[in-house]
Amino acid sequence: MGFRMGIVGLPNVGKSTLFNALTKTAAAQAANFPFCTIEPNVGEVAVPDPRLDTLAAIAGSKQIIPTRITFVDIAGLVKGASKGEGLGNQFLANIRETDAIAHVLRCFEDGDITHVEGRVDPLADADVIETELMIADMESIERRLANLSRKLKGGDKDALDQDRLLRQALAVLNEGRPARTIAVSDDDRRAWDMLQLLTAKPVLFVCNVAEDEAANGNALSEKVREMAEAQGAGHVVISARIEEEISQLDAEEAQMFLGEMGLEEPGLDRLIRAGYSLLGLQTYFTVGPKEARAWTITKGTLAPQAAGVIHGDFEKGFIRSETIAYDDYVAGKGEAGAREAGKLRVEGKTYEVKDGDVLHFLFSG
Ligand SMILES: Nc1ncnc2c1ncn2[C@@H]1O[C@H](COP(=O)(O)OP(=O)(O)OP(=O)(O)O)[C@@H](O)[C@H]1O
Ligand SMILES: [Mg+2]
Repeated sequence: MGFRMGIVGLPNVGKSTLFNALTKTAAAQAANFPFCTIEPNVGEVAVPDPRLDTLAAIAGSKQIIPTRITFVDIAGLVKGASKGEGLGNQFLANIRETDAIAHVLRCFEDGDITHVEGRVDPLADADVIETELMIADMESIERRLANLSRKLKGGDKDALDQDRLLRQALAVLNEGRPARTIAVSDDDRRAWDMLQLLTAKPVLFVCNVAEDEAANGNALSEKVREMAEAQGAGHVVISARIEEEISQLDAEEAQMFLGEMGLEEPGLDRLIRAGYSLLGLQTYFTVGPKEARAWTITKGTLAPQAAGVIHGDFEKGFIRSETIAYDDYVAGKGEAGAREAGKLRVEGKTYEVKDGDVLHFLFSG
């Protein structure tokens, strides 16, 4: 499947700098001028998970393969983007194709770096972007409602559902609130996700602070935290500049540098994990002498569909799954010990996979 997180924000706030740090490349051009990025940059990023290293050490696995999520560095949006201002609304299409949004807010003061609005005010910036996304949603809803009217006359059930959800979203947007503030029922979830509204996507606010504020943030990032918490959105503080520097060091140097900065781990690790949980994702493991590997599933995934992430045939021919919880695997010092302790469970087609499960699938094929 592959989960995609879009990096969104005003021009020149540090999106490409962050992207380069995340992907440990210089693939995206990052420079001090607005609209530096035009074509989106796409890169896969390993999800840091210390449990995977522990499992590999126990099993003596030759290779460690983390699971990955995709980040997309998108062109800066400006006021009027939904009407084609700035680089126009083709970038809204880039955002539509993502599963969640990392919204980068400039929280650093630096007279040398141009701010498109000529002042540093992350809450006002967040408003500019959010407003553009809301206008874009309203326009696409109006268009879709008009197209639906013909199908409605035929009494098409899907069309009726869509019409109802679109009207509900429009009402909320008209009140100035993003569509993600609507509580969607489990029954409506699929149809709702299919609407692909920009403001329905979960948001993680990323406060980009100055290098010496990376550990503790600043007054501006504090304000963003309050705003994010009030609307149930995610929130992380990082310094994209520092992260870019760290990403170019080897492991030992990076550890020393982090220590000097008063950081326990790279801000990117926090950001990636926050994105992962924002997307409602969790991890299961397959462990053997050849490799220890992490796999991504959404919460609530049943064993056959989890197997299908590895290979379609695993899902089709699924028979059962030998299952050991992560803690039991570690306590038993491996599969044999866990089995002896009676911690290896045989689970069938209706088993809901838990975060951290170590699985071995049996299938006919
Ligand atoms: N935390 C920071 N402190 C100081 N300068 C920073 C910080 N983060 C990024 N910058 C600088 O800001 C400038 C713009 O960065 P970048 O190109 O990453 O922005 P962008 O959001 O991708 O812009 P665009 O929308 O134009 O593509 C660069 O010169 C970069 O080094
Ligand atoms: Mg850029």
